[in-house]
Amino acid sequence: MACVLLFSRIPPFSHRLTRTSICLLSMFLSYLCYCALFPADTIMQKAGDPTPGCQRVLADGAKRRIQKPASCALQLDARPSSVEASRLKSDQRPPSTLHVDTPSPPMGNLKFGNKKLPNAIIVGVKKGGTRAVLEFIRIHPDVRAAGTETHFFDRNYDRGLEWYRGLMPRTLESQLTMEKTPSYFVTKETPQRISAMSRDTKLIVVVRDPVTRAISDYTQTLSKTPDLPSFQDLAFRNQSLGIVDVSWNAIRIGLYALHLENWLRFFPLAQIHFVSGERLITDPAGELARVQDFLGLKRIVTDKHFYFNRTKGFPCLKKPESSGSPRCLGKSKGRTHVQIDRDAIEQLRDFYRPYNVKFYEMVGHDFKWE
Ligand SMILES: Nc1ncnc2c1ncn2[C@@H]1O[C@H](COP(=O)(O)OS(=O)(=O)O)[C@@H](OP(=O)(O)O)[C@H]1O
Repeated sequence: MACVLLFSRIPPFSHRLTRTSICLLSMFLSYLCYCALFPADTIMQKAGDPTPGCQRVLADGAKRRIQKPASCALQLDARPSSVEASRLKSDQRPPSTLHVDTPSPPMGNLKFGNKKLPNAIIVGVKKGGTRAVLEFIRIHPDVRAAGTETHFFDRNYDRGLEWYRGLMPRTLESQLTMEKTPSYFVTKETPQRISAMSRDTKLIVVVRDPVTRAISDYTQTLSKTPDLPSFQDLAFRNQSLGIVDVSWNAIRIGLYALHLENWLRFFPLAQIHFVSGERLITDPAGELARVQDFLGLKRIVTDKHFYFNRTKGFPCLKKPESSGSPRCLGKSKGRTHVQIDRDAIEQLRDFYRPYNVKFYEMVGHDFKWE
């Protein structure tokens, strides 16, 4: 059009070359106008991109989370949930949405989400069923967890919070970051240290009959140290007088009421959720429902996710259609316990009874360890 208009005003004596140059110039000017009116991303959308908002996420690139339309969430949040849920021993989880660290990086360098300090920590107790709770809750799409025990608040505190944060998986703003280190529950400094990180941290304690827990603990140590003294030798200062050795860690850990007192100096009871290690085995979905409620999560992990594996003798996660990997916890979870004579067990029950009663009163729940 611009060309035709220009041609009508060019005098007949003009040189043919001059006409060609003017025509090319006008075409170039038209192109510049077109580009100014329709920026590149609009052109890409019109060229068939079904999710224009998603395109903007890519272009902006920065660390902030961008409000996405539902269609975008469908595309970018598409997570291989069944596949990732199968990885019981790894936290190398695929990202669930687009979230990049640097503006417009090349595709190969895209990183998803940000590493955040945990919002919730499974702080104990050792041999209570902490691994089961973590592996079951992390199949929830709004939870990401560090795969290994960090021991930050007990053994690695000097390394600093940035070191700790570096151990966490990348998450979206909407996702919870979790870790589990069972020794935290009995480490004196831990409540104060977690509170210094964030007073809002939610705490989960998986508790189990302290006598069974002690035997489980001993069974584990014995598997690594075959020449260990007998359970009775370690558990009692004087068995005939019924004097229990509270300096032995396997006994000390079971004094839940005493440890809890230390936590309640820094956290309100409402911020601590207690999972029954026994019910976790008989009714994992029920316990997980309560964990999800406590964490403010939608109840997504339900009985549909579990089946009872008769060979293992424990609940396991159902195999997703897309994966053939094993869904039960490892061999060190659910071991056959060392046989302990009935008298020793009765003596330990008597010993723990007042502590258990005190614990039930403190938490407002009777765990029925008799
Ligand atoms: N689903 C399922 N599968 C296997 N094991 C299960 C499960 N649910 C709870 N448990 C119990 O978890 C106990 C181990 O507890 P932890 O994971 O806290 O142990 S550890 O402190 O991390 O070593 C482990 O203790 P032991 O039976 O003494 O081995 C189990 O009783």
